[in-house]
Amino acid sequence: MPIHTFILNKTNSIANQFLAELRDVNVQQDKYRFRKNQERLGEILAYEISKTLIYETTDVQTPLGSASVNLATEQPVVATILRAGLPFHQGFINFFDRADSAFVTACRKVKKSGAFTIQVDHISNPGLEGRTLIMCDTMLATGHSIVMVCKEILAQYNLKALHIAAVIASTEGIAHVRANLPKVQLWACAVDDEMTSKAYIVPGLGDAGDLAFGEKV
Ligand SMILES: O=P(O)(O)OC[C@H]1O[C@H](OP(=O)(O)OP(=O)(O)O)[C@H](O)[C@@H]1O
Ligand SMILES: O=c1cc[nH]c(=O)[nH]1
Repeated sequence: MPIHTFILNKTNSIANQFLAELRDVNVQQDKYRFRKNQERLGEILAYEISKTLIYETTDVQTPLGSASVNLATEQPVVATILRAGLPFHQGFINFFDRADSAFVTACRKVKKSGAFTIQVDHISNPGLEGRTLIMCDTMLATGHSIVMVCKEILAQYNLKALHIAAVIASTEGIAHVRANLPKVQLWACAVDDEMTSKAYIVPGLGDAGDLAFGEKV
């Protein structure tokens, strides 16, 4: 398929409500709803991405006869970066329910000046050679975390296809991904234009990891 950037909220749908609740400073205090809304958006993007897979026709026996159905020939591997991406990842594997998963531990190392570097500590993954990988993470802010992780993976494996999915992406983050990973397929629920000096997306939703799992010390 041609390289593209899919933005979910360009089309009005019930997903707008899930996004609005994630952003709403009052509603997002409900941790369960905050995680659940990310999960629901993960399910919706999984559905959209599933349209890009390869399908073949097979017969399914019903109690009354034989039905011809088109089924995907593969399940992608679904990866995320701990910890904020976990609820979004759950949505993907709810729909890709036979998929393998990969997990990455990475964090921002903030200097006194406020500048930060990304430290990728560990990538725990199944074999990825020749497979389709969906890297999903709630926030694509500068894009540095996801680009660094994808480059490490691409140095080791020839993937069939690489998808990056985010709940909220910044315009700058998308540009960084495009500049460094030209063949990637990008999927976001919404795109925001601004970032703070500490690289938080504006208006964004705040700190996704803290809202889902509690304030990090
Ligand atoms: O695009 P970038 O500028 O690299 O930032 C994106 C990263 O920030 C968020 O994690 P966060 O740093 O909040 O950590 P946490 O998941 O441990 O809370 C998010 O889940 C990404 O991993
Ligand atoms: O806006 C942002 C950027 C990075 N991490 C977050 O949790 N939020």
